[in-house]
Amino acid sequence: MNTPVTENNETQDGGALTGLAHFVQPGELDASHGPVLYLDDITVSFDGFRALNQLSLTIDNGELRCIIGPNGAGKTTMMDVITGKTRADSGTAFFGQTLDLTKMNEAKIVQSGIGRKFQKPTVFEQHSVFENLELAMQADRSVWATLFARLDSESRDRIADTLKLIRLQDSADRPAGLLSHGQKQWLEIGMLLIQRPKLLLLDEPVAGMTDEETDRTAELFLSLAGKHSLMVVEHDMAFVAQIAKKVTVLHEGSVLAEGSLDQVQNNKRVIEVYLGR
Ligand SMILES: Nc1ncnc2c1ncn2[C@@H]1O[C@H](COP(=O)(O)OP(=O)(O)OP(=O)(O)O)[C@@H](O)[C@H]1O
Repeated sequence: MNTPVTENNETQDGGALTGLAHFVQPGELDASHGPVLYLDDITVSFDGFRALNQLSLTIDNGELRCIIGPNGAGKTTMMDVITGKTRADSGTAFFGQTLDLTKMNEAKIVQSGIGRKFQKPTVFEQHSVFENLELAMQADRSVWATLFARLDSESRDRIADTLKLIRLQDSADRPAGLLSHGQKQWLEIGMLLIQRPKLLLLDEPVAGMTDEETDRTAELFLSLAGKHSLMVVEHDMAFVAQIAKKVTVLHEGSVLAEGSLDQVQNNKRVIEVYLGR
């Protein structure tokens, strides 16, 4: 009898794989058990100043985690370490059980399934929304080759599904430069999603959005959780309240508090260094 295998290569009864086992290939993510992201004792210094100071943090598979903290707490530096932009002086960083992020370059980290969205949207303004998604899907090909290659039906379906998810199906043929700020942010998120990342890092995704756009973004993130793991850095506490399950507060390069939004909002140290100001 073949044991049913889930998307994560787990047997449905949680037991060891038998029958048609899928073995994790070198360079492939294995988040079948344990956290999807594991940071332990990470320190990063800039000219003697510790931007990250023995930071330890884990994200579970499919989790939506909010990261908050005052300016200079180390949020961006942490994402730079995860994506290979900055090297840690010491500490451990694993993506799944097998991928040592400290030994991978930025391109390899993207390929392995970590997508990052910076604060400012960076879409191709002259190209249509559809073409932007097409370019993102085939990021390893040249722009020329991508736009003149014929898309297979599976790729077209993937673009259509993504357009629906980011609610831009009616704007597929519009130049991206004509979209509102919020729509550009969604398009960029779509450009990440189409590459099927396992972990998404999102830096202040609702900055500059209208209230309605912010609400829609909250809905989008809640719908992505479970299928993807999300790390959302955000100062907008109303938005955090809409999406938060577990919140991590960073301060001076370390985790100051972690728990439900309610727990961290009532934490004396958190009020002192961040929320009360
Ligand atoms: N390349 C660098 N060289 C020197 N210092 C740096 C560098 N990058 C970051 N820092 C310092 O490290 C500290 C942490 O910065 P980081 O940008 O990670 O904080 P942050 O939590 O993202 O802040 P914000 O909320 O303002 O974006 C800050 O004091 C910052 O000045």
